[in-house]
Amino acid sequence: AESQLNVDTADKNQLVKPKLEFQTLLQQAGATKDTFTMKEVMFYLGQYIIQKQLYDQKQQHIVHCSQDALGRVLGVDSFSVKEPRVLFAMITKNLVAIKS
Ligand SMILES: COc1nc(N(C)C)ncc1-n1nc2c(c1C(C)C)[C@H](c1ccc(C#N)cc1)N(c1cc(Cl)c[nH]c1=O)C2=O
Repeated sequence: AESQLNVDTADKNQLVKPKLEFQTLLQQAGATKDTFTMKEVMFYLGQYIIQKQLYDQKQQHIVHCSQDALGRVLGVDSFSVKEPRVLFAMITKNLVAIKS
């Protein structure tokens, strides 16, 4: 069964299924499947951010996403890549844990 609440980001083997809009975003970054490890989710999101140059030219740890689907999906206008807990909290809201 699928359960949203316990997406354990620390569990390397945990497979997650992105919700629809998030899945579309990962596909734009090159993803070709619909279940991922957290490491893969972060990789594709990272590619998305770099490809669309959503980072601040001056303070490159800041991502501006208010004018982008990423902002709608994460629910913020901008965030710092240096705040892992904040980042994972936003991302896991868009994922469903797959019970293996
Ligand atoms: C603006 O960011 C950067 N800008 C530059 N320039 C030269 C301009 N170089 C590297 C980064 N960069 N640093 C980190 C990451 C990146 C790229 C891949 C976005 C990744 C990362 C951050 C956020 C999401 C989301 N949504 C996904 C992956 N990341 C990670 C952060 C965490 Cl918490 C877990 N895993 C990660 O890879 C970092 O620390």
